[in-house]
Amino acid sequence: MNKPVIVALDFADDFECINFLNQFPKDEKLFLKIGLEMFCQFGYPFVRNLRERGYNIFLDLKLHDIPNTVRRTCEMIAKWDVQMLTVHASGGAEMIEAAKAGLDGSQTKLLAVTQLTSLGQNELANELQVPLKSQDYVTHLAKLAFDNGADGVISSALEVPMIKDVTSPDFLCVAPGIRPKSAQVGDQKRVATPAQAKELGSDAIVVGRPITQVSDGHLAYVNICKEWNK
Ligand SMILES: O=C(O)c1cc(=O)[nH]c(=O)n1[C@@H]1O[C@H](COP(=O)(O)O)[C@@H](O)[C@H]1O
Repeated sequence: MNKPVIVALDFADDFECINFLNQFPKDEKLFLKIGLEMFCQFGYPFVRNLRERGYNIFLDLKLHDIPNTVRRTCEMIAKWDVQMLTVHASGGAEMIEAAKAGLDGSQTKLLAVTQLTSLGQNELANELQVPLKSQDYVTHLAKLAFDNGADGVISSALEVPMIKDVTSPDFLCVAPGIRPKSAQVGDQKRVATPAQAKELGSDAIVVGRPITQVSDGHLAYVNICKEWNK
């Protein structure tokens, strides 16, 4: 996998989404993330439509359920020819293994979400009552995902070197919570710029609002790619 800038398509309707995509040249090979907001509205036909237009698809469903349910869901998604799928690492060893088994025979990479980038140390300790330092919690979940067959994890770029240390240099580290210097942080807590994410060894970055909620989304994308590919 070369190192993509993945665009998070968190739009309220498909018209807005297609208008956004039409800003890009036809031959631009975008990697698009379809998350819960759009999947709940438009389901698999939307995924299939974008796949048929030649886009790479990261299906971000963040599955988190008992192993049997996750395996059966993944068996279905395995037929969809998407490039990436997420589960929550906190679903546990057996659930991660079941997800991987469900995807068997497909090209879909299984990524496990560690600690959401919208949660900082304070939320971890006080709301979730996890008695660990955030970076230790993230590396613990990353190791759990690695040991149980995931192809990689989702974490903040800030944790990538520690994750690669406890897993393998080839274990994929995909980083959301990316904010160019001028962008608003919003609800994200553990953020990095595209340049920092690159320097820290991320294999891909996920960017939503700094590209989708600005007047010239294509220009924002091009600038982020420049910073990322420098
Ligand atoms: O799994 C994800 O993609 C994800 C995990 C995480 O820890 N944090 C996170 O922000 N994301 C997703 O990455 C995208 C970030 O969007 P922006 O904050 O708008 O750039 C959203 O679609 C989130 O659902």
